[in-house]
Amino acid sequence: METQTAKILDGKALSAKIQQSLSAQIQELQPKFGRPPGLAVLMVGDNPASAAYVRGKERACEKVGIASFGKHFPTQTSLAELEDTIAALNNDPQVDGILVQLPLPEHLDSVKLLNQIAPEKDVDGLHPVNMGRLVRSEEGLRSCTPAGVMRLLEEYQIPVQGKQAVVLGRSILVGKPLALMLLEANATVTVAHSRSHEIKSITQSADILIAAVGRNGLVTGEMLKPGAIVVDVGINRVVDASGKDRLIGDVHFESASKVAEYITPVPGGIGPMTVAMLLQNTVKSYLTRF
Ligand SMILES: Nc1nc(=O)c2c([nH]1)NC[C@@H]1CN(c3ccc(C(=O)N[C@@H](CCC(=O)O)C(=O)O)cc3)C=[N+]21
Repeated sequence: METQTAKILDGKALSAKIQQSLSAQIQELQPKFGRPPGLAVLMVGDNPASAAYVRGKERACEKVGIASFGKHFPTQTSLAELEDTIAALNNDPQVDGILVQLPLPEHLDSVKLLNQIAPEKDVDGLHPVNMGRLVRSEEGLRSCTPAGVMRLLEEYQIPVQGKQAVVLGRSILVGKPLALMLLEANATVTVAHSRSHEIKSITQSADILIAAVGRNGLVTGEMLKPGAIVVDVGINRVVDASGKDRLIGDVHFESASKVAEYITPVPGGIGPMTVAMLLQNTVKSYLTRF
């Protein structure tokens, strides 16, 4: 039997292209504005995965000419101290974006902390004001991972209007905002999750399937409609047979790529798009300040 292979939605390449264009824009604006865009990244504790993401974000900032103000706090830091830090950053004229790396240590209430960020500096788009703007289709800062998914679909001119889009997962960070963005783009949206019945019949109805549950290899080829567009948001760290750390998505790539028309790889898919959207949000916020 002939086996088809899906085309790749190359998030890494698109992220590089977006970063290049941001870099050019910053070079042009910085002399006029008298300072570069600034991003503050707050990290609490020493989760190695978080530390790696934060380093990635800081490297990307440096590459495009965004000043990054990394603040690293010990695990035991109090909510009050972090609130004071955020208040100072809210008032700091050098800072256009503030990001609190998640997850936080258990004793800290992430909702309370995220609510302290000034909505116009909330480059993660997680503040209730920005979430509310998304619900109302108003202009605002959009959360980075779902925005990255939409931008990648756009780049490859994947039609969304009128299509059946299925989002697996309902997190605040990805599933919920992504469902709203797809709705805004006129898709017919279904959100399925851990309590959903008949998941397979739901996924088989999807013209566009987005997996954002955090379970490696959950979505296999037999769960897909032939010719589907498959977007894998999962980032699951596993240790392979040789003891090496590896990233695996929520989609079983090998079987899925025999059925799908387009598929995102992990790594090299939505991860780099998330970083690109973070930088883009920071520049967007910078532009509104002058
Ligand atoms: N407030 C907050 N905002 C976030 O946006 C946020 C967060 N907290 N906590 C954790 C998750 C995870 N996340 C990723 C970003 C980039 C890659 C990325 O660039 N991944 C590369 C590979 C990187 C590697 O090899 O480790 C790729 O998929 O190709 C992955 C994951 C942002 N998150």
